[in-house]
Amino acid sequence: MKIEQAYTIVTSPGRNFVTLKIVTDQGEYGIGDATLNGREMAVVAYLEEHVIPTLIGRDPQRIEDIWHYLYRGAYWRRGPVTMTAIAAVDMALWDIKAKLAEMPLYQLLGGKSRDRVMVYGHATGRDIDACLEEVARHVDEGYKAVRVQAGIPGIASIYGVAKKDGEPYEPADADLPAEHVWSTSKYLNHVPKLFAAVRERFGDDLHVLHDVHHRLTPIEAARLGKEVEPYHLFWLEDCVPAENQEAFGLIRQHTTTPLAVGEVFNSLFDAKTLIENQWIDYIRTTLTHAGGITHVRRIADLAGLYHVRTGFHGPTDLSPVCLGAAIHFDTWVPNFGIQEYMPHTSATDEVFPHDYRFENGHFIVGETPGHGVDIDEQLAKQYPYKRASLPVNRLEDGTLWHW
Ligand SMILES: O=C(O)C(=O)C[C@H](O)[C@H](O)CO
Ligand SMILES: [Mg+2]
Repeated sequence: MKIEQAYTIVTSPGRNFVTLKIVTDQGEYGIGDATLNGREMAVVAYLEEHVIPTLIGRDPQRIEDIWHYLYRGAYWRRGPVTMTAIAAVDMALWDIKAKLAEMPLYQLLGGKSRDRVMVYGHATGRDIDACLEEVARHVDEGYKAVRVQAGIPGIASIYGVAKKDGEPYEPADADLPAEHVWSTSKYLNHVPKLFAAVRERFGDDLHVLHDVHHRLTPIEAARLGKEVEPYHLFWLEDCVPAENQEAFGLIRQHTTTPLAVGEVFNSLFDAKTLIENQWIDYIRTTLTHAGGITHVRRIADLAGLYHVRTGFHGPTDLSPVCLGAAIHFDTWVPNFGIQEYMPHTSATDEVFPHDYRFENGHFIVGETPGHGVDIDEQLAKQYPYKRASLPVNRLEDGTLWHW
């Protein structure tokens, strides 16, 4: 069997998605998600110019060999563009292999470790009261875990909090980057009040999560972790930027609040020190941005040795192809923690027909051979690519900050 054809499909049913389709000489095909939010066309160029020509004629069943060919062969290792391109190939090849085996992907990985996959939803509001209403809506919809982000008095707009209550937030919401202004002191003073109000209204059973989105220094993160300890967060996410993995050692000394990190990581090496030192509790690196199933499986296996569980990134800027493959991975992986979930628009769901389903705060994996997600290429053509940029953040004195 040989790879006969491979091509990218860029579609924007509400937001941009990049999909790689690989077709064999025997008519079987697989698809992989290649969406790198805000840098979509860089991955398309990488795939079309440097990857696809090398795939033609190869045996699609040699997933491991093709992974190393693309990783080692590039010489220039790692990086989000390279690792997203490799991930798209890898995901498509696992899709093909599972279809050939006439098995849903989770079976090929080793079978079910669980019957269903717990997810967390996103509640945001302009203030604490509006936010609590959104948490209540999620609880009514069956969610067992909710990420909670509220507006902060004195900060005009914050990335991750919807512009209108009740609507999802969109990271890439402008042609060129929007600018926000950030105040760490206002934020630190407010967040404990938010979680006190959440526990007061919803009691102790609901799992609550919070994303700091890289905006603190280690000692500030340590303070926040300590101050929210009474509210028993499921996790505190990305409390500092993680290029300096040792920073987490400092935070860890000060707080028992569980720590999650890794949505911007693209390889095992970004997480190795964090995992081996047990400085984190959840690894968020997802299939699309870190070399696909083949590489993320290695990260999960290392994490499992150190009691670190998975909590894959899953915002709407990853396509249903990534979500579908992630649900198979989550169903199999022994050290599963939780899966992030932001529902896609109905237009996106129509472009990407899938067999996973949401039920009572969990995903139930499908039984279709492969990863269970397809693409309607005709429909995809109706939604052309539109440049969309992620925002930037500045401190009140104008210093460029993490957003
Ligand atoms: O889902 C999350 O936790 C995020 O932080 C979302 C990211 O900001 C988003 O994927 C950026 O494209
Ligand atoms: Mg995040």
